[in-house]
This record gives sequence, C-alpha cells and structure tokens, in this order.
Amino acid sequence: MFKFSVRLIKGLMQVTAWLQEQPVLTNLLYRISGPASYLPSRDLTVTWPRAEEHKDFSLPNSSWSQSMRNLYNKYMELSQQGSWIRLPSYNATVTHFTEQCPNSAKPQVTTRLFTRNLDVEGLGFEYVVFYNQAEQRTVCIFQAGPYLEGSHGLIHGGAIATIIDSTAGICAICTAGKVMTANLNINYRSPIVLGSTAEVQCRVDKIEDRKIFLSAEIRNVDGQVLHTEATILFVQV
Ligand SMILES: CCCCCCCC/C=C\CCCCCCCC(=O)SCCNC(=O)CCNC(=O)[C@H](O)C(C)(C)COP(=O)(O)OP(=O)(O)OC[C@H]1O[C@@H](n2cnc3c(N)ncnc32)[C@H](O)[C@@H]1OP(=O)(O)O
Repeated sequence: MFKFSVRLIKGLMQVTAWLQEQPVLTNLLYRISGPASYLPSRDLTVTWPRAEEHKDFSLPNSSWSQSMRNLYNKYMELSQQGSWIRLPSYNATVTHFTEQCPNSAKPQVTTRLFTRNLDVEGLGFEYVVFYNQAEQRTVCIFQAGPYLEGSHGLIHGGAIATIIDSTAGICAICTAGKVMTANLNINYRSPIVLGSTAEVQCRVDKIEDRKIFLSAEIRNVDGQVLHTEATILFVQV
C-alpha cells in the first residue's frame, strides 16, 4: 500500500464535499490487485470506499483492439515504476464518490456519465485515464466506437471535445479539487477514424488563483499524427 499525496487527497476531499448529498470520502488507498491475464505485471489501481461493489470500466474488455491493449500495457508498465497511476472509472459520478451509508444501503445511481452511457462494450468510448501527479498530467487512451460517428466513418467533433474535457477535467480535479470547465478551445487538425485508438495527452500549464489552465493534444497510437489540439480553462468553485 502506498500513501497518496496530501495535495491530491485535499483535492479529492473538496470534490467530495461538492457532492453535498455524498458524505466525506474517508479513505483513498492504492492497492495491488491481481494481474489481468494479458498484463505483464501487477495492476496498480486506486480504490474508493466500497468501489469493489461497482464495475471498473477502465479495465480491458473483449472490444479493445490490440493497439488499445498495447498502449494500456505501456502505461501499466510505467505505473509499476511509480510515475503513473491508472485511475478507476465507473459509469456514474456518484459511484466515484460513494457515500458512507450508515445503514449500508447502496446509493441510488440514477445518472450516467456521458462518456459511459452505453451498455454494450465497444459501441461508444472505451477509455482509461492515467495520472502523473509529479508532472500534473493525464493521459487518456481511447478507442472510438461506431456510435460516435459524425462525418461518415469519422468520430464526431463533439465526442472529441467530450474526451478532451473529461481528460482535462480529471487532471484539474486531481490538481485543484472542485472545478468547472470555463473555456474549451479546440483546433481539429486531422480526423479520427471510427474504431481507431488514440491518446489524449493533457497537462496543467499554469495556475492563477482559482484558474487552472491546461493544454491537450490527441495523437494516434504512434504519436506521428496530430489529430487535435486544445486549451482548457477550469475555474475552482
Ligand atoms: C484519484 C483521482 C480520480 C479522480 C477521478 C474523478 C472522476 C470524476 C468522474 C468524472 C469526472 C469527469 C470530468 C468531467 C469534467 C467535465 C467538466 C464540465 O464539463 S463542467 C460543465 C461545463 N461547464 C459549466 O457548465 C460551467 C458554467 N460556468 C460557470 O459555472 C461559471 O462561469 C464558472 C464557475 C466557470 C466561473 O464562475 P465564477 O462566478 O465562479 O467565477 P468568475 O468570477 O466568473 O471567474 C473567475 C475567473 O475566471 C475567469 N473566467 C471565467 N470564465 C472564463 C472564460 N470562459 N474564459 C476566460 N476566463 C474566464 C474570470 O475572468 C475570472 O478571472 P479573474 O479572477 O478576474 O482573473
């Protein structure tokens, strides 16, 4: 078990307080879990209270392409070296910030995260986010399913905006706690073909008072093709 940094815990506590019907997040632990069958090494994850009751959608499933698995394995290996953390991902915000139920009643999950709102694996986004605390960066590996179509055979620009906003949002939350997107500025440089795997790289550029400025890029699996560039402003609330 490893200790999370004080800064990240403070941020998470702020986010938890934000969800007013959700009592305080009381513990945040890293755990070493058993390796998935195709992983070369241990799976380093973050767990939330009672997280084991919920499905973690950021783990590989049968819809993942070989490219997606290769990138996943790359960052899992980096996680072993301590620089990156794989963040678990549930399909509702309430699940990320599970309440401590005195009577052990399960929270009613009546909402779905926009990015996890399809029940069939592989139709929408398949993605996993890794966080590098020392560098204040997130990486999101994603595979764009057929239900994300915009132009013929290509991913919709709004879906691209969504995955950027989410990757940057998680980076900002981990860095500064409760935030809202104030500005998202996107340049679409080259289209992303449905079914392909790509990588969002996001980092905090600067923080001024309540404002957290980030930038992001989406590139293809080998990094040679720039698909999208963005700058994002989050405001602490
Ligand atoms: C182990 C860790 C794991 C963590 C995992 C967590 C998982 C959680 C699960 C899943 C998360 C996925 C993540 C999703 C993320 C998505 C987030 C969204 O999409 S949010 C929805 C869209 N955004 C809105 O609806 C906001 C609407 N706007 C507002 O509410 C306000 O305008 C707000 C809060 C942004 C600012 O309002 P004010 O009243 O608090 O502050 P004022 O005074 O207006 O601005 C503060 C400063 O910011 C500048 N500012 C504000 N808006 C700006 C803008 N658009 N452009 C430039 N500057 C702006 C202002 O000029 C001011 O700057 P000066 O302090 O004067 O220097």
